Amino acid sequence: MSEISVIQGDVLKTELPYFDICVANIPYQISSPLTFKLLNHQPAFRCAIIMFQREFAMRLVAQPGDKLYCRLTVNTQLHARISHLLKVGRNNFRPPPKVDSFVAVQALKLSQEGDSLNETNAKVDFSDFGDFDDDQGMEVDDDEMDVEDGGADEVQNEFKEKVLGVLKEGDFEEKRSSKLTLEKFLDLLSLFNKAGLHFS
Ligand SMILES: C[S@@+](CC[C@H](N)C(=O)[O-])C[C@H]1O[C@@H](n2cnc3c(N)ncnc32)[C@H](O)[C@@H]1O
Repeated sequence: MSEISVIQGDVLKTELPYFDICVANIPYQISSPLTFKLLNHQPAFRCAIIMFQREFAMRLVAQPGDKLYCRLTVNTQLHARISHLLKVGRNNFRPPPKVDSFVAVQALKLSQEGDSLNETNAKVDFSDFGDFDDDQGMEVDDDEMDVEDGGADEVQNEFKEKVLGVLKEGDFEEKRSSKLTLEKFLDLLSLFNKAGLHFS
């Protein structure tokens, strides 16, 4: 005999129990926070089947160099293998919404590749999960690292030198983040960690 527990509440605020499989038809405005919440959930789940707005779903499977390749793509693909199960056109709904949808599968990678991820602190970045449109901005110009008062602060300069040193060491100075593969991101993260720079 199977047992069913029903938990009523805001999925973003509710502490989720262990689960194996997630199947969800979600309001699209929680796509990013829910995805990151699921990917950071411990113990890890096995598989999630979720319907997303088409544009969001395309970002999840984008490849280096694609226009849609972004922070969301990298953070998600570091932890999960993602594929599109089926397209759900707007005309399947009455009244038709303005957007098309995709049902996507996220299968966690951790069992196969957990060791390589554990060597670095490649935790899913929660810092920009609100609106996935914002995830496009991956490139960081040198100027953005300057402090507002003209960059005179010694600590800031020291930090900047350290970051640039890491980029130089790994031959990343001229590389564009929008074209880096996951392996290259992990190499870079590993170099930052070795230099004592950790991200959470
Ligand atoms: C796209 S509808 C899907 C409804 C139903 N599950 C189905 O498949 O027909 C999304 C549902 O999620 C609910 N919802 C919205 N935000 C939520 C949140 N933060 N936590 C839990 N449920 C939420 C909405 O009230 C709505 O019923």
